[in-house]
Amino acid sequence: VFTTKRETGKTLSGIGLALCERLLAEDGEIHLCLACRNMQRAEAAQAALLLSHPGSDINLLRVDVGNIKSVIEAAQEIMQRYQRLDYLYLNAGIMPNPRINLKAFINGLFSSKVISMFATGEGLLTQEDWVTDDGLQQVFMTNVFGHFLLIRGLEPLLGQPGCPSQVIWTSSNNARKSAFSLTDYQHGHGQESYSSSKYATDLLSVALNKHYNSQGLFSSVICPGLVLTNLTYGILHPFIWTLLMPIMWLIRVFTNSFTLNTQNGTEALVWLFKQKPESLDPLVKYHSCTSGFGNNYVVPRKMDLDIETAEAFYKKLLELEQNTKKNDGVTENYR
Ligand SMILES: NC(=O)C1=CN([C@@H]2O[C@H](COP(=O)(O)OP(=O)(O)OC[C@H]3O[C@@H](n4cnc5c(N)ncnc54)[C@H](OP(=O)(O)O)[C@@H]3O)[C@@H](O)[C@H]2O)C=CC1
Ligand SMILES: CC(C)=CCC[C@@H](C)[C@H]1CC[C@H]2C3=C(CC[C@]12C)[C@@]1(C)CCC(=O)[C@@H](C)[C@@H]1CC3
Repeated sequence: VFTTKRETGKTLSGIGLALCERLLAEDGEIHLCLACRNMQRAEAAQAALLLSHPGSDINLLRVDVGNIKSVIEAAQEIMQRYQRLDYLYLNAGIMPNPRINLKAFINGLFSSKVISMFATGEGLLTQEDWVTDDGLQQVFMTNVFGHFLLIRGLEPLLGQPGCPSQVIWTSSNNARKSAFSLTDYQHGHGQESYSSSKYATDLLSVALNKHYNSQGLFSSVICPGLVLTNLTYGILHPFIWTLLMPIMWLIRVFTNSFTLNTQNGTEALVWLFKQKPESLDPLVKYHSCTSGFGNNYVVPRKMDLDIETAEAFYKKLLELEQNTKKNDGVTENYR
């Protein structure tokens, strides 16, 4: 979703749709642009938003962040439509074919790390990944590189004299240093592509701040907490989640990261909308939290990363971007 005086660039349901609802409630004057891969779903989201906020300015744009050509074309289209972007919410994300490691879950239940296990899902999930037509790992392309190419394509609209822009990534508690490796940054050789991609997001945000703050572009990462959406319905059937609800309300007393619904999950995204970007700490992730009584708040937590790794990763992305340009964005294997 993007906004000029507020807009963001991705989802149509889940956290993305709830975010749009809340942004429109915060500021009826914003110009929203929903950048989505499925126009039917996008139109449905637009209609729902117009129903609750009649007369608001909500535009649609087709983009598949899993496809290089589509991202480049979308960036060109945005350049034609807008003079500047105040907010770029990078929310699209996938976790394909997740599997729960039952043994790790049961062991975790009886360990001292049980609370952190529920908060982060660390070590509990594996995913399948595949290679796209562009020759890149799908999860990396969708969760990280597609967004990076979009930012690069939109550079002239992001951060103009006296008017800073915010790039806001939906990262995760599940981002894990040990799942990420600079030598396999696309995670072609492991089974934790989601964890790896979210760690990559955190690194990239840090590097973007280093390179772009001086020209008025500020990047932040948030974690929405555990939210029941299509993404988590891929892990367990919605009916099972409903059965687990009383247990999850109980767990919420011990870990504030079980936000559970999309309204709660967007707390940090909306909070960032209201902050002066210059006042934000680039090394912090902003977490949406919900207390046992159902109150929402935002907690900043330092990220487990170092600036040297962020810089090295950024260089690798620039090289990859160069390769995609050389090869006209398609069919070559760039890894
Ligand atoms: N739910 C959770 O517990 C958590 C979620 N997150 C993150 O929050 C973000 C939103 O996820 P959530 O709302 O939960 O899940 P959803 O599956 O509901 O939303 C994901 C959105 O991303 C869009 N998307 C996926 N692939 C592409 C693509 N190639 N091009 C364009 N759009 C795409 C989907 O579009 P379409 O509608 O067409 O499928 C969908 O709207 C993700 O980045 C996720 O990793 C982080 C932590 C926890
Ligand atoms: C809640 C109970 C009793 C059982 C569910 C067990 C797991 C399926 C569940 C526990 C912690 C969850 C979790 C996520 C997925 C589902 C769990 C592993 C995420 C990894 C989903 C995506 C994210 O980005 C993370 C923030 C979530 C962290 C917690």
